[in-house]
Amino acid sequence: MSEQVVQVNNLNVSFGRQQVLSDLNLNVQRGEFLAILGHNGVGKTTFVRTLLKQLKPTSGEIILAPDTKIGYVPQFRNIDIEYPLSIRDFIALSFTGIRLPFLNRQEKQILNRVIEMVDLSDIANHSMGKASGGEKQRAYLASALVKQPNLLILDESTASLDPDAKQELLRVVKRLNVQEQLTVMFITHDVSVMAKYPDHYLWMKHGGYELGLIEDLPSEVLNQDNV
Ligand SMILES: Nc1ncnc2c1ncn2[C@@H]1O[C@H](COP(=O)(O)OP(=O)(O)OP(=O)(O)O)[C@@H](O)[C@H]1O
Repeated sequence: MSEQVVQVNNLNVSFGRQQVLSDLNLNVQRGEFLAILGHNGVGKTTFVRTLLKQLKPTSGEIILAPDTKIGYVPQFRNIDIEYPLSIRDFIALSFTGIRLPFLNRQEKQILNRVIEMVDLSDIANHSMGKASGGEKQRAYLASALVKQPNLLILDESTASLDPDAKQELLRVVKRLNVQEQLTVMFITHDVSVMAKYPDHYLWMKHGGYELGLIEDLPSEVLNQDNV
């Protein structure tokens, strides 16, 4: 039987007089891959921030399954070429925050596993600063996996990557979704690049939204990248 991970009931979020989300209803099942699409400024980030409990709804609610552990991959931030850490040490920081940790055996195992899960094992000792955009983004993804989440939220994670790196990232995310049964919510403007990966879409529009199976994604949305 399918199991609900996220249940959104009549969600309304306003900033002062500006209503950004109105009456949003959504159910996300365990193991689902949902694409969240929509023009700039329509409220995608507001929705995710509400989900992360950084914002309070004006009314309505978001209910998460009790065992939910969220892994959040923020928008791509470049790292200076002089950045001194290796990819492995950069990911290891997620255990502690700012200091390089002394990892115990179990933590080392987790570290090796998340590095493998994002296909970075071969270059884990290379410099993070000199890694390509796609490799860096997969390192961010690995950082989000360190805490072993069961719900992965990616915010524009393919933006500013070249087409091959976008596909590579999406292949990795899809594999996590299928093999690890990770539920995925992926905010994106790259509609055509990613259209073959998710199961469902949430198409956010000013004053409303549409939900559906990805194969039923309206062609007006599919043919329009950078929606
Ligand atoms: N903290 C805030 N205070 C006031 N207004 C805000 C705040 N955060 C967002 N907004 C407004 O809410 C609206 C939706 O913003 P949001 O960032 O959620 O859109 P988005 O769909 O994520 O856009 P983008 O694709 O550009 O990231 C915008 O008009 C924005 O100016």
